[in-house]
Amino acid sequence: MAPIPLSPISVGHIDDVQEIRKAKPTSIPKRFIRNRAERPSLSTISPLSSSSTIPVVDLSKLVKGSGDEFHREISKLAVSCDEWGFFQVINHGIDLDLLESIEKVAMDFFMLPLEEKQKYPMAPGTVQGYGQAFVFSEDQKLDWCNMFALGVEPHFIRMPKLWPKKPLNFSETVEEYSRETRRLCQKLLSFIAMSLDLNKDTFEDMFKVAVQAVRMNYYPPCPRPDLVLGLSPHSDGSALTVLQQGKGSYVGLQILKDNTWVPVQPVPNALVINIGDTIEVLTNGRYKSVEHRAVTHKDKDRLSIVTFYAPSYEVELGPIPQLVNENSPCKYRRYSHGEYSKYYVTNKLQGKKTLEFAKIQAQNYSS
Ligand SMILES: O=C(O)CCC(=O)C(=O)O
Ligand SMILES: [Fe+2]
Repeated sequence: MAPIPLSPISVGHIDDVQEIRKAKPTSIPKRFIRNRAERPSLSTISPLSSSSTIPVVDLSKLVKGSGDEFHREISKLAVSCDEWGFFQVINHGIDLDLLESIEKVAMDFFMLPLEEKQKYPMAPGTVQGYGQAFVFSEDQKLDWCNMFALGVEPHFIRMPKLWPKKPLNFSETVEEYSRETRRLCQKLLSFIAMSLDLNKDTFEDMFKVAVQAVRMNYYPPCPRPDLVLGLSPHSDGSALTVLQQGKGSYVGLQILKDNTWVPVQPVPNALVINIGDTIEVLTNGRYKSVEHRAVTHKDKDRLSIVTFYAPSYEVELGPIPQLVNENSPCKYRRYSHGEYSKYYVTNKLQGKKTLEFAKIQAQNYSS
């Protein structure tokens, strides 16, 4: 077995959910069973589950659209960011074969024997490698999910060294996918800036060489989907997140809107985009990151491929001056993205709690 880095964190034994599933248990280990209030069956789920609930933005109309068409689409983008924090993007320009390939290499990876996957283990307190992230104690509830996460710096991917049997074309596919999602994020951020009446290069100029990471999430079927969560409620620490829902996967992503969990119905060939904590801070709360979670299914599995796009670690962040005024006083302090990132990965996923790190305490401003 590969050496596990020394860590002061004691998280106890973490069962691998795919292995639990293989054993076909009739009950599931206690560490996965949520407290009543957190169970998906007991929280409200919106009866509105058509794809029209999450706005759909047509990127080609923003890139090539003329006058009216462009303005209509940019207003739609503004409403999506303002009211939802989530939207699906169609005509995004990423080759559909590449979307298929990344799913294939991800799935091939998850289907490897456990010993192979564990050659690149996720050490407690880190979010790189294979396993369960964001686990910090022995009594913390576990997610019904296996993750494989890779840091994708601008020009290289930190790939597992001890990994001779990785799926064919894994590195090449992840690299190409990351280049494409980077381009997509850059375009989207320029339109998001325009939707706020900011210069289109505002975010890109500020981010320097953006950092990027990709996380593959695999949720095997669960005998008791009513008792567990696939992924705990959280907002993303990124600026923008691009989420690809695997073809043929059940509908498992839910976002919290007006205190109701709304399922995100996949739109064919679309990518789900969400606003991360960093954009919330930069826009002084105008475009908010939104809490989301994943639930599981009794018979079906689910794959998601998630790209996090964020500023370079040394970049100092804080609300953009044009978005701070008498009606919208400064709500967040200044800090570097590296500081936030470190705080994010060393705390458990708990709704939007991580963002408290950036908030100026209520008594210090009037809103
Ligand atoms: O699997 C999903 O749809 C949710 C994934 C997610 O929110 C994340 O990885 O941050
Ligand atoms: Fe997320």
